[in-house]
Amino acid sequence: MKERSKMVREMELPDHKTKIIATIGPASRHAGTIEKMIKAGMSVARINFSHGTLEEHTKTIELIRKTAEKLEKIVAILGDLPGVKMRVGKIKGDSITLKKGDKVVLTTRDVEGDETTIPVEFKDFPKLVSKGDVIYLSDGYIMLRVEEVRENEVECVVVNGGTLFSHKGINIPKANLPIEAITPRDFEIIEFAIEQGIDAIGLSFVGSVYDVLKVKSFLEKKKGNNFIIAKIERPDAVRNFDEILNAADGIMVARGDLGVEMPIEKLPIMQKQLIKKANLAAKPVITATQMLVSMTTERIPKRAEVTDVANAILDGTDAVMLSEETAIGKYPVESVEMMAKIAKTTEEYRESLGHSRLRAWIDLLPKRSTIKEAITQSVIDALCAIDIKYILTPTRTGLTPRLISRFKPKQWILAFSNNERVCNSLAFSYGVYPFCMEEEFNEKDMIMLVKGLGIVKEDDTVLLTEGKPIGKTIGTNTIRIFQIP
Ligand SMILES: Nc1ncnc2c1ncn2[C@@H]1O[C@H](COP(=O)(O)OP(=O)(O)O)[C@@H](O)[C@H]1O
Ligand SMILES: C=C(OP(=O)(O)O)C(=O)O
Ligand SMILES: [K+]
Ligand SMILES: [Mg+2]
Repeated sequence: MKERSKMVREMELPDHKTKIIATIGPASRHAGTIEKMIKAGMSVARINFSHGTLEEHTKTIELIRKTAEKLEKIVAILGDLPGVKMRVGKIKGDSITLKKGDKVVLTTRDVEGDETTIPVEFKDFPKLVSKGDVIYLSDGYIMLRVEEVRENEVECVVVNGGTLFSHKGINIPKANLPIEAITPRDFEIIEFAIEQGIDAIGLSFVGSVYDVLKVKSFLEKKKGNNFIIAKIERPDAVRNFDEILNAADGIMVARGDLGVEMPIEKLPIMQKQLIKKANLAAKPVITATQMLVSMTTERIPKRAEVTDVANAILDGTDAVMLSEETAIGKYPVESVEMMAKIAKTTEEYRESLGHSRLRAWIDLLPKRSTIKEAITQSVIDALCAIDIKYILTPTRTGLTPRLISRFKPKQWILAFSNNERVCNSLAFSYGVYPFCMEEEFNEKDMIMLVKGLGIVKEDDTVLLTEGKPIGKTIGTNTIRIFQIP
């Protein structure tokens, strides 16, 4: 990835600025498929550590890295931790059908599940429920009511039936889980993630800022500098959102679990509120789960799904995410292509639909409270005043391009960093195209690189914003507009 500046081949920027995250699983962990997904616009590959083995994941990571290198593309890897999510165990034949009125026993014994007995992968499970409680299986699609709690099993009656697959999630919305959000197994996986050079870690079921801080201090101890994405998927996290946002590097609106843990009708509003706050804080936000879920089995998505992707983009999401669509679905490549098409088309209309942020959001910024906010305002003023082709942002931490990205300008933000982890973390930010540079680079090197790649042309008007002098922790403090020589 380094030494890009030596390349002479021309390249084109993607035709969509919303970042696409796709989960890699059995349906997609093949070199050919990953290559097609990257070409179709995937900029982050997600590995869900709730499924599969570390051995499988090691191979997948190697495959992603090799393919990205071959295509000379920056593709970040997001490792999503299992967290405290309780799951059912293995089911005989991998699926059973539960019918309304059936009695089922959830057991902590290690058995193969069938229509009468379902194993639960959590020893203390019976302690978390009592008679009359509601238990949801499989993202809320199946509903059970507790009839009797015994020492290592819970007898239930099926209220809403459905098909249950092996290892699906269990939610007990009322349970204030007396267990740590980040489990010992999570910490083992974080160590694995550091060893494997995974760029970002998704923290599942964080409840408070302390969960994020615990991981941060663990990373510090283990000399890991991974980007931390806090997944908002339980009511506590919504309540403590401001603090969590402040401590994390990015946020995921994890609608799968959030839609079971909270009244589902609140999801759309919650999504808008969380996205707006993350945008204002200049931290990338991901909208996740069921975006094109019908594409798991069908080539054409539902109209409502296409509209959901478009609306998340208009809400200001930085990234949209695919889960089973690409992990176990029949059309992993087509799902990415579909998202890219929706993104391209929707982004073109942002301004005419009145969703442009340029003027509207200036008033939301803290009033010239810091140099970086004042510079951001000047950048926006310039973008409104004259025809600027590209925004150039040399960056050490990734903050400068993220400050501009939150306004979702129509120009690409070309970011240059000599830190590979910073480059990869920018794969999460809307409209930012990162370039990994050699150790030392100056303005001439950046311009030569993007000119050589055929991106900028002589006489193009560009805006450059950065923190100067380079190498000092000074923050974004300069803006310059000039024509490419
Ligand atoms: N690495 C994998 N191996 C097997 N199945 C996977 C893998 N990743 C995802 N899946 C499947 O895709 C489904 C949806 O993905 P995701 O939303 O990431 O998982 P979940 O909701 O179970 O945490 C999962 O329930 C699982 O059946
Ligand atoms: C993304 C989510 O988490 P996971 O798929 O790991 O359950 C979610 O709940 O929406
Ligand atoms: K997970
Ligand atoms: Mg979840």
